[in-house]
Amino acid sequence: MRLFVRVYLPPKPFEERLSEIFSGPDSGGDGGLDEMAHRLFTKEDYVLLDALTSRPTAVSTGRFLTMHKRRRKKLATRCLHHEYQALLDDVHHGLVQNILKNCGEWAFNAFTLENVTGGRALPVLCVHLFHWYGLLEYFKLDVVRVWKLFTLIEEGYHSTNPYHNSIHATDVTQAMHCFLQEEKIRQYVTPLEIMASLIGAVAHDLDHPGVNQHFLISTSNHLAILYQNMSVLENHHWRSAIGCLLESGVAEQLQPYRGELENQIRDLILATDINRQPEFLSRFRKHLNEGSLDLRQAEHRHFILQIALKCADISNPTRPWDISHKWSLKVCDEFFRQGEYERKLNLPVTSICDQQSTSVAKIQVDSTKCDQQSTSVAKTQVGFLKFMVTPLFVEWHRFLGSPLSTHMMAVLEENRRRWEELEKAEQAEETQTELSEADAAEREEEERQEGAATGPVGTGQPTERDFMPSPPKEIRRQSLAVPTLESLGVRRHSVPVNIEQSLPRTIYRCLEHWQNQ
Ligand SMILES: Nc1ncnc2c1ncn2[C@@H]1O[C@@H]2COP(=O)(O)O[C@H]2[C@H]1O
Ligand SMILES: [Zn+2]
Repeated sequence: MRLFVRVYLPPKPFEERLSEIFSGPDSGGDGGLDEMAHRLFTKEDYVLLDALTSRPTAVSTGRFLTMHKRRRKKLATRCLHHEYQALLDDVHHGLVQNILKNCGEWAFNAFTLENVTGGRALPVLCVHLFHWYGLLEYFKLDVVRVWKLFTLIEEGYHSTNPYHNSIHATDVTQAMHCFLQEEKIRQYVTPLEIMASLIGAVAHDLDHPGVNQHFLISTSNHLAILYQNMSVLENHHWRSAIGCLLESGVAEQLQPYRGELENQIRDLILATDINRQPEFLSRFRKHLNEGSLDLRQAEHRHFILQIALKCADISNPTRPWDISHKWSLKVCDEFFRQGEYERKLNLPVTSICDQQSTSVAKIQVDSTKCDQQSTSVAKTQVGFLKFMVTPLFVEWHRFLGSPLSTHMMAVLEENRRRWEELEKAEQAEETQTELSEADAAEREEEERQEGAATGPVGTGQPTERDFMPSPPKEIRRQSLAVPTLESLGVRRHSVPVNIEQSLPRTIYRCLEHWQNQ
């Protein structure tokens, strides 16, 4: 069933509303209503529609289903909105042109492009690439519609997400562009595959709510119901992408290619479900071991483009340190926000999202298992780089064997070394803090005993201080056996909080796959 939530549906029982919808002037009376409704909707549709309409939804949610209020970006170029051509000319001033000239470089910085374009990096880069690849001429596309397509996609990203926003989409698209330029790929890809790769890359996280699939499932979100808990977000992303293609009018211009294009976009975006990485990785390894990849075959090109998009999606640790470091902070910021939502909802806090967790030991860099308790940015990075990025990029390098892949591997190694150093420094600092705290506690105890032996001060009665909670020990290690509220079985931050107002309606899950590897 295709579902567009465009209308305001009042919070009446679903069956009643359905009757109203079908008993309009053209419904042909109410005799066949039930029959008609049952022909139109399956049992699952009923469940979904009921979930969707069981609460008052004050406003139309437009083409996106997360119903998350997005703060509109303050765009320097918004005033030119009516004149697309003027907008294109206007933002392409010297600085932008210079950056675009280097958009095939691995050191490309999406944040810089975002700044110099006044927040329009996504459409600016994509329209530029469509020109650059000759896609506008080849498919006889109207540039105004293409601009509209990328503006719709840009607006579909939540600017309030620290990580899953339109800058991430721009970054991944630029990485995909670099991969499309690799000799092994460039000589075989068709214009349709290039177009699908660029649209797939730029829309791969469209309408991402800033929380993971696990959260969506835990909160019985309507998207989880709709997609039966499987690749919930990715299914939503590709369908939203198709919506933008239709709404912009680009789909209409691509009529003869539409089926093929949409299939490719779907498969590319679905491949970015990081839970499916083991499946893709073993297929990729098998091909490489057997030397069976032949990019003259469409099916093999398709597979390699899926792998390319997967690599592009998690390529931030292979970027120069300044850029890479920034992405790491942003992604962890988003994880930690989810942790806060979970805490407020009284849900178990996903370990990687728990900024306040009292982790037991640091990540074992050499072990095969990620530490479930790791929560600091440095720790998640060491784990992520080691267990997710490296295995995929090792194979990607094996396939490409190019100066770019060699460079990416070197940068990845260097970034990993830096995170490991940071992690060690963090560990040393924590140990130092704990020792100081232990010293202070010891001194306090000595003073108390001295006071009890020598002076009249103590009355034997409890004082106000005795009831004051001890200051939070945010990053205390259990390895020093200091009891915490959690180790005593008292869960912190478990006050029931009504966070309906502050929570995005749709949500999801953090990287359990790689934690559990
Ligand atoms: N630097 C990073 N550190 C930890 N997790 C990351 C990092 N970069 C990407 N990820 C995760 O990898 C996921 C890849 O798919 P998504 O972009 O949907 O969401 C991404 C994040 O959850
Ligand atoms: Zn992504």
